[in-house]
Amino acid sequence: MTLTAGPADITPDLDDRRVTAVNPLISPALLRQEHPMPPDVAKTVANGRAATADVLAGRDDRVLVVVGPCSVHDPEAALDYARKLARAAEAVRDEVHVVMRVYFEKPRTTLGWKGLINDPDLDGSFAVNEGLRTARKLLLDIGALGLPVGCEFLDPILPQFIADAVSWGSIGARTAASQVHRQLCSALSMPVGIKNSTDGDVQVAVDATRAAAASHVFTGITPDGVAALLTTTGNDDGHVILRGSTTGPNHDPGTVADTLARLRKANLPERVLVDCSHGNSGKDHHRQAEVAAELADRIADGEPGLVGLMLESFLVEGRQDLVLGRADALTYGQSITDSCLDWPTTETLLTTLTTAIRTRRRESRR
Ligand SMILES: O=C[C@H](O)[C@H](O)COP(=O)(O)O
Ligand SMILES: C=C(OP(=O)(O)O)C(=O)O
Repeated sequence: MTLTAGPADITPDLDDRRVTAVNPLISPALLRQEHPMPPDVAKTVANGRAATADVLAGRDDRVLVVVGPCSVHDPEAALDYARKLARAAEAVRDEVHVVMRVYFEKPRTTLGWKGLINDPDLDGSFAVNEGLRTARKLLLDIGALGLPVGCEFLDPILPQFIADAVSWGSIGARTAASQVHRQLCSALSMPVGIKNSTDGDVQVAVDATRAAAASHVFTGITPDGVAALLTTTGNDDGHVILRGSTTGPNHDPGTVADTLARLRKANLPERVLVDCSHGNSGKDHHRQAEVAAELADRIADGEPGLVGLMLESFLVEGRQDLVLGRADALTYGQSITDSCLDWPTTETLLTTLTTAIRTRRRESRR
């Protein structure tokens, strides 16, 4: 496509010079009509949000664990995983508040598959309306198991389609500095964790948490999909997630203490979640388990402000490469983005965390 203006006597065509197709998007209201929120799932979502906020605020002395696949590419495998996790969550419920990581949007460093909503058929056909339907149905199916879910919010239009089914949200390392995402956070109905940047800047997450706690006026969409001006209250359940960086981990006690000091200075609640994956594991799932075990020890010792952790886990350990259009060649239950812990290791880590909380309770009574 040429971008030159053309001959001087012809009025240049200025609009949409780089847009090659415009297709209809279903509205959030239509999707919610097709997949309405059942009352029992609404209770799971609301209880999940309240329990998450309570753990973050220290009103509930359990540990928050956000655990699940790096990304959902196969709803059947995700539901299979959810059934196992729901049983495990019930078994550890007195010590661990489990939220299933159900990530549909993947922020890429450069290029790559952008998640189930963007390309549900894993073939570059970008059937977004189908992706939204599949995503919402899966969230409701998981909610029906009594399991609260967590999602990363990347596209600022998409929360209207699914956010009512979500108990915990995240803003990723690549968007923590974005005003658009901070404003979005200020509107979200659930607690939201915000990550340090990929180069390790923690202050950006502290600044984002502060910005998200404030009221904003910004553009969004209504349930009918019409552009609107939204006025928000601000999200006071925001928190920082330490995820390590391209140069190494940042889950050490020194960085946690430094982050708490930054939060104190910003007049924000002193609490952090640690992501055991990404820069904290060097994307090695074996290392993830080591980080989680180390954190369990520190939680047992009563380290202040350490309210929870994130794990990337699926049915089968590791990861595999997706060849677009060859979803049939994929191993069932294995990640196509970052490498994940397998289910048995995940279950063991949840048990380790129950022991940590029991120890902390015992020690605090002495
Ligand atoms: O969590 C997933 C990835 O770390 C994130 O989406 C970036 O992935 P990429 O660097 O492979 O693009
Ligand atoms: C993209 C993710 O993490 P981060 O933003 O920390 O890279 C993720 O958790 O899927």
